[in-house]
Amino acid sequence: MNALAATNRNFQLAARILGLDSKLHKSLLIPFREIKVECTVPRDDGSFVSYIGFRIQHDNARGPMKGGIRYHPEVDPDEVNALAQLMTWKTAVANLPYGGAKGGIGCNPRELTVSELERVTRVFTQKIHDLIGIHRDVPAPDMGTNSQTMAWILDEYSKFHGYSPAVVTGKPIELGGSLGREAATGLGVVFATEFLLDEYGMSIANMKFAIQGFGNVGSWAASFIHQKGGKVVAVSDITGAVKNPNGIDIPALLKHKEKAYSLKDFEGGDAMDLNDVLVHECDVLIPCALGGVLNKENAADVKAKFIIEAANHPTDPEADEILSRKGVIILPDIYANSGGVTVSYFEWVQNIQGFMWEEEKVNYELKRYMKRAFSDIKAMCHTHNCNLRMGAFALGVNKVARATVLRGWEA
Ligand SMILES: NC(=O)C1=CN([C@@H]2O[C@H](COP(=O)(O)OP(=O)(O)OC[C@H]3O[C@@H](n4cnc5c(N)ncnc54)[C@H](O)[C@@H]3O)[C@@H](O)[C@H]2O)C=CC1
Ligand SMILES: O=C(O)CCC(=O)C(=O)O
Repeated sequence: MNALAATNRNFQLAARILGLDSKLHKSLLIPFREIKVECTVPRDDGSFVSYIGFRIQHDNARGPMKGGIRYHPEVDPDEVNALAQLMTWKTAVANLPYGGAKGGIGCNPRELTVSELERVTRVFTQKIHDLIGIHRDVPAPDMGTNSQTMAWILDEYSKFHGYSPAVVTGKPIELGGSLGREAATGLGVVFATEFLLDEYGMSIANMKFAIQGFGNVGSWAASFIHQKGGKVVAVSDITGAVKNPNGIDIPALLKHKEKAYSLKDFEGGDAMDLNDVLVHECDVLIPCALGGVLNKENAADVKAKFIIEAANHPTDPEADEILSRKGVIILPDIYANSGGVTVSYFEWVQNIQGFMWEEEKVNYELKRYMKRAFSDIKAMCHTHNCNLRMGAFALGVNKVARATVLRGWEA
């Protein structure tokens, strides 16, 4: 199922649980603004290339819109729309004073040089600079982008509006980035996993994990799991996958990736097929790459008892039903990966205050926010007798609906 249809479906189920009236329901679904721009840039060899860039601003009832910018060949408007909507519910679940947005450029960053990536980013920023802003819409990294991308956006935006570090988060520390932001999504995933396992009298130590994706989120999640005594028995990235029933040496894998820029040819385990990671024998599966990877083709073969959705919308609704019939417990994306946007919020607050927090404070506050959101979701599940995904959606949608009504925006 397409990402937008899947996200709309989850929203509609939550709206029904909450008994939202149909006008409010419709107004919450329609994005505030959809931006589509052409980014034409010279390549290093002098030829020109054009990409389409999107920024979908979904909702701003609870505050400035917030969400990452993705560089990936499969970026399309429906997917960005779905991701923007997910940001609206995610910021509400985490109780951050933000709405939701997401952006993307349909390019393959692996095929572009650093100077080409810089030019694409600067042209994209020139085209959207008057529609983003500290109290309007604050971008951050997502797949295929990083702190350097944010530094270019900050610099280009500042040419038009004066030096404005709070216009993006996930920046380099030297430009006002927050300590702890780079690791935050992975650390948040691990806090969320601990809270969930604790409900079942279990802990990370000695449990077996399979992780799809070894970029920002996957590599930090794997490192924290390893530190806490969990066994990562399978891991993949776009270049390859590796398995080891005794647990992969994650620090060694990180060193290998630093040199080889990929997981391929790592000697601390056996190579395996990329997609087999999702159905590998393990207790906990953590997808940390693309959306829609768990679908009706592979859901029945999943061996994990728990799925922690570190990626955005990794499970499509058909897989959700199959997995739920198998008794698999799914911790949904809009909660499980909210550590990133939570520390982005801390970064924005620090920039506005002109004051820098210690990393210890960042991580302490992150854990506190994640704990509170987990309790709020469980309370929703209890009230509405629903699963964790519906508990999280109902929590997020309800907060945004309340803000919409209070602001007098009901149609
Ligand atoms: N970076 C952040 O702070 C946040 C990211 N997310 C979500 O987490 C997911 C990953 O994001 P990042 O780690 O930032 O991206 P990234 O670009 O740093 O890493 C993505 C990883 O996925 C791998 N990958 C891509 N296709 C694959 C495939 N078919 N099989 C196996 N591996 C594959 C890549 O090789 C890479 O290792 C995305 O869904 C993103 O939306 C969610 C919240 C915050
Ligand atoms: O850090 C942020 O502002 C947004 C992160 C993001 O794009 C996400 O949570 O999916």
